[in-house]
Amino acid sequence: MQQHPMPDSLPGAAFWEALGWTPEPAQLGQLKALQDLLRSWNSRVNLTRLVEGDDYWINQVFDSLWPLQTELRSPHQSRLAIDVGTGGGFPGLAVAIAMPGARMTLLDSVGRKTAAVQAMVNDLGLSDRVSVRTDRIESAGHDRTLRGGFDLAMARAVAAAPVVAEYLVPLLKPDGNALLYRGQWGDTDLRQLKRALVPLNAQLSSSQHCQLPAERGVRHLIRLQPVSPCPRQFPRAVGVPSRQPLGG
Ligand SMILES: C[S@@+](CC[C@H](N)C(=O)[O-])C[C@H]1O[C@@H](n2cnc3c(N)ncnc32)[C@H](O)[C@@H]1O
Repeated sequence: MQQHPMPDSLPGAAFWEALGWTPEPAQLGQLKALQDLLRSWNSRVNLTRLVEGDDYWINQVFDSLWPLQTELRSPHQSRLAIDVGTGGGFPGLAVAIAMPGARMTLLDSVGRKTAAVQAMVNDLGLSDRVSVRTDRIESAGHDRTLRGGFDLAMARAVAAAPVVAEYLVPLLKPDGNALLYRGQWGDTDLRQLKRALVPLNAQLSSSQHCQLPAERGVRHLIRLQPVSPCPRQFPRAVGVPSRQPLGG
C-alpha cells in the first residue's frame, strides 16, 4: 500500500466551525473521494502537489470555500458559476460539492488537466451539473453562452489581479460577483486593480482576509461587481491580455 507523508485523518469539528460550513455526510464522502481521485490522477498528470493531509483539507478545501460563506448559507439556491484556470479542479470542484444548487463550468487551457478533471467529475457523480471545458479564457470569453451568464466567476492563482478581472468581469450577469482568490495583497495591487476596473465598468465590492488554520498564512479575497450591464463587445484587453502591471 502507498505510504502518505502526512496523516490521513479527516478534519474535526473545529475545522468546519472555523470554515463556517459543515458538510453533510455525503458531501464529506465526495470531498474524501476527490482526494483519492487526485492521488490517482496525480500519478499520471501533474495536477497539484496539495493532496495529502493539511495540504488538501486546508490549502485546497478550506481555501476554496472560506470566501463563499454568504453563498453557503443558501447552498441549494440555483446559481451559475465558473472557475477559470481550474487546474486540478480548485476552487471549482470543492464549490460544486459544497453548493448542490450550483451549475458549474470548470475551464482550463490544458487538455490533459481538463481530461483528468472531467474523469473526476464523472466519478464524483457531478456530471449532470458540472461541465468541463478546454479553452483559453481569451477565446472562450467571446462565446455568447458564457458571456454575461454567470452569478459567480472565480479564479485562483491564474494571473495578476488586473488580468483576472479582465477575464472574469465580462462573464458576469449584471448582479454577478467575481471572486479573486489572492495570497499576498498590497496597496499597489489595489491601485492597479482599481485602474483596470474602469474600462470594465466594474467595481470592487469587498475585500476580505482569512487566517488559514494551522498557521498556514493569510489569504485574501477580492469581490468585483459590474456597475452597469456588460458591454456587448468583449474588451480588447481580454483578446490580447497583457501581463504587465497596468500603470503605477
Ligand atoms: C497555477 S494553476 C492554478 C490552478 C487552480 N486554480 C488552483 O488554484 O489550484 C493556473 C491554471 O490556470 C490555467 N490558465 C492560465 N491561463 C489561462 C487562460 N488564459 N485560460 C485558461 N486557463 C488558464 C493553467 O493552465 C493552470 O492550470
